[in-house]
Amino acid sequence: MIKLEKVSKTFRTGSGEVHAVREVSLNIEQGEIFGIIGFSGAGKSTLVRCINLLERPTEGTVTVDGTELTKLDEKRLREVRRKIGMIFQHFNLLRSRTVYDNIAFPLKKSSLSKEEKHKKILSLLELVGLSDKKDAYPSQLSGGQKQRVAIARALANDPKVLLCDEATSALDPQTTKSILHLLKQVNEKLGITIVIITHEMAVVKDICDRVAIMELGRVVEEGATEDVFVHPKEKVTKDFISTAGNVDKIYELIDEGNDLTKLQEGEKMVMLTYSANNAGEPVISYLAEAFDVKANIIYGNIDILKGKTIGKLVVTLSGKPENMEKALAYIEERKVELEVIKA
Ligand SMILES: Nc1ncnc2c1ncn2[C@@H]1O[C@H](COP(=O)(O)OP(=O)(O)OP(=O)(O)O)[C@@H](O)[C@H]1O
Repeated sequence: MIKLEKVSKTFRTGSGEVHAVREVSLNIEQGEIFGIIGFSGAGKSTLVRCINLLERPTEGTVTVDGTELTKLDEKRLREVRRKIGMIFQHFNLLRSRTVYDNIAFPLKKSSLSKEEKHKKILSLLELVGLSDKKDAYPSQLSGGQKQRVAIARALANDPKVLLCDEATSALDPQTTKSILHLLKQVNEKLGITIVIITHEMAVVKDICDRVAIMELGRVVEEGATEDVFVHPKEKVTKDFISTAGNVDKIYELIDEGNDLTKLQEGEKMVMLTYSANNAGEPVISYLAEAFDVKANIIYGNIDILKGKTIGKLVVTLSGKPENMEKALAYIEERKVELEVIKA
């Protein structure tokens, strides 16, 4: 649905060139929710604005739904852009217009009759749960409600793609959840392909099918959310994952010589990562039963990733050396990721 080939964007500023996006190639499939995550300044906003050519790439091609946008003149581009909705961190609503009129705004050039437009606006209001706010002004709405209006407005022209530029960054966690839930509904009910850019791992974990991680203008890692989460390759990806849980703190505690991390002779401290297909298996209790190896849980974290559980546990294992070996082999056999972090 969206194909970026070697897209680069360089800004020329008074103090020199800024390479905001460097040779990014991505294929985003029809109907998926694709996340682009990175720290501030990584180039996410610039990249997402290259998808609808709000920023024209310096190099590379952008193809959306079979049309190469980078080839089009401005007039044709404006037409095609109507099929690409966009929402922003600060909502960008027209302050002097009511909710109804904000949603009506992009329909100005539509070929629908007055009656059809009216029906369309009412159904969009219903979809985003704001039927009772149609005559309110943006200043009378909460942040979450404003973003709902922005979503309804972005959907007015029946787009095939919805681009979300830090759409939940100005919202509290509870409201973020409700907006993500609405985006998921939009994706499932209307079959719209969604691209979400964010610096929040929680957003990716909740709804993205696939994710790309950006650093210094480049995509450094990409894959199914679950794979990237369970087997991160790049440091920046690991940093993001550790912002989403507290398990990686164990390395700091070991460095500090914290009492929690002191081991007796023969003990091992291990980090276990359970992925969706084996999460919840009673691996730990089986160790005691089958191998007489005791597992003392130091701490852990369970994540829900698109409805599937991913668990991380830091445990110390104690038992006879030969039994320990068998226990470790058993853990690996169960496809639980195992890392001995101190022995
Ligand atoms: N119009 C512009 N002119 C000059 N430099 C720009 C422009 N827009 C972005 N940049 C620069 O490009 C780089 C990438 O910015 P971008 O906003 O795309 O990153 P980001 O990952 O979205 O970060 P944030 O989350 O902070 O917005 C930054 O160094 C930024 O200063």
